[in-house]
Amino acid sequence: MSEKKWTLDAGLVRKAVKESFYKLDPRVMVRNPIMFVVEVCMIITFFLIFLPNALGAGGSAGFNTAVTVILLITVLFANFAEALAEGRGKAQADTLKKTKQEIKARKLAGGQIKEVLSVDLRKGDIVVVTQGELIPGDGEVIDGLASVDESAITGESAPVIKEAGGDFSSVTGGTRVISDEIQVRITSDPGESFLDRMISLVEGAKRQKTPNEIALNTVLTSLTLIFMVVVVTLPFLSSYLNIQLQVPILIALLVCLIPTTIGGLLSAIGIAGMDRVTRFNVVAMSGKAVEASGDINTIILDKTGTITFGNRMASEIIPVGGYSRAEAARWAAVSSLQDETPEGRSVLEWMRKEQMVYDTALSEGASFIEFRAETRMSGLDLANGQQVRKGAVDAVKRWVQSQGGELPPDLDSSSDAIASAGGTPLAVAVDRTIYGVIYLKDTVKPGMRERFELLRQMGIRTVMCTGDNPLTAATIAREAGVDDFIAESTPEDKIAVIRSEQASGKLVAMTGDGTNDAPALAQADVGIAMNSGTVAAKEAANMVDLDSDPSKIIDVVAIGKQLLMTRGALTTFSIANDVAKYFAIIPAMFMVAIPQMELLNVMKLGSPTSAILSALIFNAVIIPLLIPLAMKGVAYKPMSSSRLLSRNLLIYGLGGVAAPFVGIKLLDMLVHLWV
Ligand SMILES: Nc1ncnc2c1ncn2[C@@H]1O[C@H](COP(=O)(O)OP(=O)(O)OP(=O)(O)O)[C@@H](O)[C@H]1O
Ligand SMILES: [K+]
Ligand SMILES: [Mg+2]
Repeated sequence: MSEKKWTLDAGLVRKAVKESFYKLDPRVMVRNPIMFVVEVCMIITFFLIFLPNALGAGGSAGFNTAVTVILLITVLFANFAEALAEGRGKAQADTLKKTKQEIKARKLAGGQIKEVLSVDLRKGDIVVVTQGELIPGDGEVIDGLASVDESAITGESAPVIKEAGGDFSSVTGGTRVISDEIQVRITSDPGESFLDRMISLVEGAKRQKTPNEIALNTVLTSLTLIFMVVVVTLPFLSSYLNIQLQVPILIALLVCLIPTTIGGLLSAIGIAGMDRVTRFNVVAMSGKAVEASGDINTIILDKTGTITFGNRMASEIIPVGGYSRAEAARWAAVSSLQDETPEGRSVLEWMRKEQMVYDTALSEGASFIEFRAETRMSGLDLANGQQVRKGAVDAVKRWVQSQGGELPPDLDSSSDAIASAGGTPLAVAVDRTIYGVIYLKDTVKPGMRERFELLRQMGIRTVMCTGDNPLTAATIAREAGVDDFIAESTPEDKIAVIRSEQASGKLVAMTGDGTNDAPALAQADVGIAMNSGTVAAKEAANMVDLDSDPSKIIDVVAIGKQLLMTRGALTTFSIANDVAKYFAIIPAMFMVAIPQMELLNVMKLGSPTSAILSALIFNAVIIPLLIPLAMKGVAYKPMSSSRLLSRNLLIYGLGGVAAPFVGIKLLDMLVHLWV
């Protein structure tokens, strides 16, 4: 899976610069308490330029001007970081908006076709879409089969087949039918379509702070309050010592002490995380989901279509109980006459390929027993009273026995042979008799083993959940290298697995595409639905993968981890940084009154004024210097969380302490030339 690259173009930067000034509006600033404090400080020092002694002894007009300008730049830098992160989402939204246009739709009502506009379509309406036409809204194919060009949404130019029934029935408004004709039942009201949601998401219009972000913000704001109290009480303490502290110097001290670096970059980090997911062609419904994916302990995957290619096709029919191959095949075909699933259709295709005969007339007057994940069977109840079924071997066995039927002695050996080759056996029965076994073939996707190995290194457990029998499941699990598997699972079982993992304090992710996956996708902390999947699956999930690549969950987990790590690393760096600035400012503050403080001037800075200004300048420029890191994320290597944590504390903690010593010293050498 490759990530779409982005480049910083001049237009984007220009817009972000403009935005940085708009964001100076205090009503906007107040949403970021740390930078708001800096802005208020700037306003105070600005007035002190003209009324230097308004708040007790003040600095010179020149010093006050310098502080005001540096504080303004500090706020602008923080605004720029946020605007830049937002700007990229907005550019993407503009591209998507071009896809969203008024489309003429042919609505089917009372057997008549009526031409309407796409905006007038409501949930439940049925439309007909023919070759060359755009699909007017999100929906589900209820009749027919067509190839659809989804490149407007997915960027992928290869057309995809959409068909009624099964897991490939959902279509997205704005995509184009390029062959055949389908009937689509519209599943969303105007303004609530997938595209609408995607646009508002990437625009960040409804961006909500995630719980982690809110928690961190609370900590940082409390820290800011504490430093404010300290700085405000400082003049009272120092007046006992007969030392006059100037207000602009106290302000400089405050701004250096509060965590402005992380305060300025925090929202950019969050936006960039969402954006990174989008560039992997995954639409995340919330930032919370992206964050949660960074803490995932267990991933639940289904077998068919996720670990294997999923085109389970009939490849042979093996008779049992002494019946002939033709007889077994005949009943296999009858059981599939109305089965619209890919598995069902593949049986009839196999019959045609093998030039076997079967009687389609049998379906007349018969009632259709649709495949359901709960029963794991499908078939027909014929007009003459005969009941024909095919399905998972254990399910069919139980069904036959419940009617008093006998099991053929060679059934198990035949189905086990298929299962141990990784195939899916489907038993075929009529009333009390089992006639044979259908061999559905499927193959493991290449590279799965390596991907699961990577997950193991991250400390993540993988569990394959399949409706298939234990032997098939074991074969595929071994071949793919998953940690554990659960066979013969119903949709309820999948939810149960997720709940039990969650009950032991684990965060669970799962991918799925079927309607039967929907409840589990909703229960999981991170549910990724395939864009090719059903509407139900997409609605239950909190992410949709536009490429329909279930193994992409691995990339999403890595992005989530990177987001959490980046935030942690920059918080560490920011706080460590402030410790170092303390050493530059405190000695400078007292040096004028107490010359002995010179001893504490460990950095040998030029003069008190140049020391304070250098610390302030460093405090400002560190924000843009760290923008690339905030946007790209810190480098991520698969290893356990505890090792990552100690490694990052070392790099960003020590780095954070050391950087200002070097930076402030260099700045001081420059600044001291003027002051
Ligand atoms: N059309 C069908 N008719 C009868 N039985 C079917 C049909 N399709 C699948 N089955 C049987 O039902 C079982 C469950 O199928 P389902 O597609 O629900 O699996 P699942 O739970 O999604 O798991 P996975 O996708 O990993 O195989 C299959 O293993 C197969 O034995
Ligand atoms: K600071
Ligand atoms: Mg499935």
